[in-house]
Amino acid sequence: MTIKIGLLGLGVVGTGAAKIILDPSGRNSLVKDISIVKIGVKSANKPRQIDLPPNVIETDLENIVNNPDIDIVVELLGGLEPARTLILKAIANKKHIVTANKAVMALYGDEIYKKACIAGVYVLLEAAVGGGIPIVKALKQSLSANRIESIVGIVNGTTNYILTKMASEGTDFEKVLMEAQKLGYAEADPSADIDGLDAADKITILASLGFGMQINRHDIYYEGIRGINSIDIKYAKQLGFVIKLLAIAKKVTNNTSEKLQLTVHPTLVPEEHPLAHVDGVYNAVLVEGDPLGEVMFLGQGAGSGPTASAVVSDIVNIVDALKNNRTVSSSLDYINSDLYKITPIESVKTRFYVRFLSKDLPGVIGHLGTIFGEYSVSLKSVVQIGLQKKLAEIVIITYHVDEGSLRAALDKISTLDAIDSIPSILRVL
Ligand SMILES: NC(=O)C1=CN([C@@H]2O[C@H](COP(=O)(O)OP(=O)(O)OC[C@H]3O[C@@H](n4cnc5c(N)ncnc54)[C@H](OP(=O)(O)O)[C@@H]3O)[C@@H](O)[C@H]2O)C=CC1
Ligand SMILES: N[C@@H](CC=O)C(=O)O
Ligand code: NA
Repeated sequence: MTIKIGLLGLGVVGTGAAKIILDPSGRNSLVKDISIVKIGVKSANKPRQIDLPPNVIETDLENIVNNPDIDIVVELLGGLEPARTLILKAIANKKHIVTANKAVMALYGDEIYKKACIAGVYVLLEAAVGGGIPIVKALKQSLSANRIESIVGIVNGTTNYILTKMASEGTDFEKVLMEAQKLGYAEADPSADIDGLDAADKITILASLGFGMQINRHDIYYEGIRGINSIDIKYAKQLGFVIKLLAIAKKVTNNTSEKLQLTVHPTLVPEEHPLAHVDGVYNAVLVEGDPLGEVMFLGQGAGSGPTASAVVSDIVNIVDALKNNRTVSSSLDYINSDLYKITPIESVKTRFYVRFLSKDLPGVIGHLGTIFGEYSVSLKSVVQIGLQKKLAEIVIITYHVDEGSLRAALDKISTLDAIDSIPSILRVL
């Protein structure tokens, strides 16, 4: 029995998936039972990096989701539309879905999942988070006995590649971004990577799985890496840290209630922390569960082969279910829709790194200390670290403090005559 699939998209990931399916030797025996019936693309005449069976290319994607021969629709287009509409049409036509599209799943996952339940079809999305890392299945199944306490990850390959190259080779931001685009890591609009939206989509999905509730994508606080420069990378290193874009979902106890922190931002990670050494296109997700403790998942988070590995394994899972009368555990069956409230960013407690440019006047550090004291911000270290155009560079690291208190103290500090500017405010893990 052959299971027929329609691919929507033959770009970086679609090509990788087609290559695996068309070369089944040595893989799971179910791969040879997958037949690619149609592939939907935008430009029919674009040169492709793969030899395809005749007549599979199709530019009217509706023909694929409405094709009665197709059992599984594999959505690898990217973007919100037409991806969402095509997925919903395919579901209405009782086709199973495999997708790598975190943007659609973070925003419309609940709608898609509910429609899929009604239609009795599967929606699998392993490739949507961490590329080839099997983290979706792990959170859904292998860790299911645990109470998840936190999920902290480097989940965007493009920004990790950029930050790694900036730190190790001093390469210019724009130049490394172009490299990441050439390597197929970046989104069609790379601002989704750079500005933290892609990581926000991914932590929405991971938090939904880990905490068993539907997370609203709009509840994620996110910042990207545009503001990171070589000066902060250098000072972070001097102070024993590496800068990484972290996506964090964790339980926090505020007074008596337990809430969730959901944030994405560049973070100073202590050099001895396991996430500090996850470099280049590698992603890692550190999960803490009770009673398991910490477990870390590491692998290539973007790129054709690694992402296609996750796509095809989802297809194989469905093929197995269809051929052998088994069921697949669907990814998005939330258990408790309103279990936790989300902590607003002002109430999130973390450590901070702040860099000030100040006139080289006596007593500046004393003034900083007094104002921080007024707002209950305790300082772990204060260093006058360098000079820039006759301005002294002062870097402080705080102990854990509410973001709101830190911001209020900085507002007051910025009114001091001695303070020229506050170029960097970064969180510290
Ligand atoms: N690249 C990566 O490393 C990873 C990507 N993903 C996700 O996988 C998905 C695909 O990404 P990727 O392969 O990189 O994207 P690409 O831009 O490389 O490929 C997109 C494909 O979709 C086709 N396409 C796009 N829009 C339309 C449309 N409106 N009508 C018809 N065809 C269309 C394009 O056609 P044509 O070829 O004719 O232009 C192309 O074949 C995205 O959701 C992305 O977020 C997930 C993990 C990693
Ligand atoms: N653009 C994404 C692709 C994989 O999800 C990334 O860089 O991680
Ligand atoms: Na994955």
